[in-house]
Amino acid sequence: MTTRNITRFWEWGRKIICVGRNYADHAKELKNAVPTEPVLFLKPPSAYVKEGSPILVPHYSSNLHHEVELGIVIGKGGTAIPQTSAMEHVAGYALCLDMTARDVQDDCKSKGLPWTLAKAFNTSCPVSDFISKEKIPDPGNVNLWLKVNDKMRQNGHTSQMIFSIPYLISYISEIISLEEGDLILTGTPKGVSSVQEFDELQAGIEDILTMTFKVDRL
Ligand SMILES: CC(=O)CC(=O)C(=O)O
Ligand SMILES: [Mg+2]
Repeated sequence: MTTRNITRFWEWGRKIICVGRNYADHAKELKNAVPTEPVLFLKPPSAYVKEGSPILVPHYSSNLHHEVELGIVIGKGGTAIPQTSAMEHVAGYALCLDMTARDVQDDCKSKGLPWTLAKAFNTSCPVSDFISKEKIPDPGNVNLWLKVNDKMRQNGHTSQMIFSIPYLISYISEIISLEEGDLILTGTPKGVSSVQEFDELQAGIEDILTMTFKVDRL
């Protein structure tokens, strides 16, 4: 029997649950209302991409945006998890990008259609290596940044999140049961911008880890 290792959670085929508009400054830069309840959407496991492989611009988009986000790796599943015990369900973290075809998303929004084409395409979820829980004692208090071709674009702090990590785990698990190996993307701070073929994206979290991805087109 093969045993799965949570430090390679992206190989497990589990779901990726994304929270949108969880930073007021980002909601405002896209002229969205600041939410009173979390905004949720999903990416399939085929969205994962690791360093060494490129982020691919979908052929139907001409405005691909980066969104740097803290990812929560679920270590113990559950349904309707109380906020008080939510952190017991966390195995660790990952630095993630929620790659977004902004032109397609704007079109979907104007037509009242779901965001699947804009958010769930192959390589739409670049992820770092697994970060153990011990390395981030307070996930609500870490700096995240992202550079495009060495130019700083996003430099935010998880203390700016509207909904806390325990609240998000509790809220999500009431609607969608969480399973070991699931990943929650917790939303992006301001500074999202367009990337082009051949661009290099570098992102980091505190002095814990950095990751680099190239952008390519099929
Ligand atoms: C407007 C968005 O794309 C929402 C989102 O993903 C976010 O992180 O905020
Ligand atoms: Mg996002």
